[in-house]
Amino acid sequence: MELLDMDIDPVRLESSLWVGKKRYRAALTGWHLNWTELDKKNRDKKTVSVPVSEVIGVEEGRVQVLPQMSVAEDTDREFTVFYVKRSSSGSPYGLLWRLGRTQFCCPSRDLRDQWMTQLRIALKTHSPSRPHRLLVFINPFGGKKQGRQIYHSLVAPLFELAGISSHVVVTERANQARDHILKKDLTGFDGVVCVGGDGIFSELLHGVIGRTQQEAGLSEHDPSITLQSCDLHIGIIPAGSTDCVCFATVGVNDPVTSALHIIIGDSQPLDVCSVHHCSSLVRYSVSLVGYGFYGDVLAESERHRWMGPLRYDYSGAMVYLSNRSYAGVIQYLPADSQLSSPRDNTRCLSGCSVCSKGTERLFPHSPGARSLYSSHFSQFSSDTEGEWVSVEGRFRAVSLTCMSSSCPRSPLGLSPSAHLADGTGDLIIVRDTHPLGFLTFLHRHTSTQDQFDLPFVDVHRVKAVRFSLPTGEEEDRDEERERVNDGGMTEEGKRPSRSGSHKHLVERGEERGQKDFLCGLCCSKAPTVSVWNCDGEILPHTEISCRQEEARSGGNILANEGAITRVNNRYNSNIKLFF
Ligand SMILES: Nc1ncnc2c1ncn2[C@@H]1O[C@H](COP(=O)(O)OP(=O)(O)OP(=O)(O)O)[C@@H](O)[C@H]1O
Ligand SMILES: CCCCCCCCCCCCC/C=C/[C@@H](O)[C@H](CO)NC(C)=O
Ligand SMILES: [Ca+2]
Repeated sequence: MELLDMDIDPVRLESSLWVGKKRYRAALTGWHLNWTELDKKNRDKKTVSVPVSEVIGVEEGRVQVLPQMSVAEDTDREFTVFYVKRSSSGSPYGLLWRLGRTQFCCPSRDLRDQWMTQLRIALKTHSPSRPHRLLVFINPFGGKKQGRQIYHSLVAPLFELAGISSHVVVTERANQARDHILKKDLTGFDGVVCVGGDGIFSELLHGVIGRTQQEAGLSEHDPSITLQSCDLHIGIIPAGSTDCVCFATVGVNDPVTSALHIIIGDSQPLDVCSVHHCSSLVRYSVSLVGYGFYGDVLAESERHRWMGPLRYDYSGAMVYLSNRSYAGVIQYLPADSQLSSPRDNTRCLSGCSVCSKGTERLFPHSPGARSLYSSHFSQFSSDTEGEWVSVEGRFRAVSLTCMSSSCPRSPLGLSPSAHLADGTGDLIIVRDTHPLGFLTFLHRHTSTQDQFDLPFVDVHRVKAVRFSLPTGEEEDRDEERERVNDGGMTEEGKRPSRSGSHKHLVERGEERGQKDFLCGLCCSKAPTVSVWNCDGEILPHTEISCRQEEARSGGNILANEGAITRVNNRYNSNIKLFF
């Protein structure tokens, strides 16, 4: 008989149980499992309450899962409940989650069986959004090259405990995960998970968006269409160098915390920014599209991959010392300043009203609706788009970020008040300034000081951005053409190729490397053009246009798990990022 068909009240069970040598009154109500310690006179002492939605699994006997599964013998009156336990440590933006475990002893085997049955019914009934089957991609070379070990020792046992079956692919080349999602049969999978950093996450993102459009017969390059929403969720087990997407959504970079969020089906949508060159899609971004400092740091860091995560610190220092600025023309389309501002000191958390209002305004019938993206061109068409603003000058850095882009190096992020799913990005313009001023700006990323409160920094909440080189910069345009011919496209000539851009990046890094840095440090001729860093990938074009695609309530394009915060322990639970 199917558990759910049993003729028993699925939501109530109460009995006296033992935990170790202490007696408890345990109660399963529909939504919670509670156990209250009783003193010798049957008076209540301390109560522990676990939402059923946060129960990870129930096993017969006295069971332990981490570091490995083990079952004690002769335990036919016992059962073990595993659940999410919030640790007191983590970061100010998210607590670590750990696997809580309590072993209960019943007066009889029958009662034990009844508890097991009822708990499993409650789990099925109250956790409809949990995944059952996952496709997991491990990048064995991400971060400190610990991806495989992290997955097999910390994550796989939890998935197994939760009854999730997973198919694991250890990648052998860049773009394998993206191509797998684009081309292989994905029937039966509830989601895709990456074990690695922002780069492998980006592969999954491009695969999931691309696959969905392919199946719908839509061209991602066609700017006039509304992109189709994606049914597959994306989960992230952080094992990279920056892990910015994980940190900005969960609040901590911790594989066990992320695995637990994935298991319980937390989800969080994210804004996605599409980057075009002329009328071709170049890439999607969820974090940073950055020119100048962040582009140069990435280009330099690729030459020092062998350093692991430290390559960014080394390259940051080198690029800072090279003291560069670049000429350019930035045009942006401001977002509605009545709704929010990058300097309003808010933090995008659980039930974020800005994200909810944005969703409601853009998608008045959103609950249950299927389309993930707004019709961006209805927003950007001439009658509704508003006024474009143009800024020309020399810039140390031009950064567009859809979310805060917080990470362990910068716990508040590039734009601390940016929203995860409001349909806007923050444009940070750092005009040319003296080296000490720029160092102050960079240093403020690592502290809680306001990095926008500097005379050479402007920040705008935007819906779209265009960047071009100033007119008359013929030399730069030649370089731009060279980049276009050089980089990034596959044989189809359309879809951006990460391996292509990596090749481009490494070649350019080697080619430009010593020459540029020597120039920057000791010669009068510094490079006149930087590169764009798009979520950790170098773009093959200098002149680009970026616009916000918009996540909507009920959509679920990306998925890490939801996130942990001080408010209700979730970020933006009203919208869905990933698990
Ligand atoms: N087997 C592989 N061999 C080489 N490159 C790979 C492989 N699998 C994935 N990649 C590529 O490696 C790049 C970096 O991976 P990843 O993002 O996981 O780590 P990271 O760069 O150390 O971390 P972060 O992006 O957080 O800084 C990505 O662009 C990804 O496409
Ligand atoms: C003189 C030393 C300067 C140190 C500067 C410290 C500032 C740290 C700010 C980090 C922001 C990271 C933004 C995230 C970008 C990601 O999308 C990307 C991919 O992982 N990571 C990087 C490093 O480009
Ligand atoms: Ca946003």
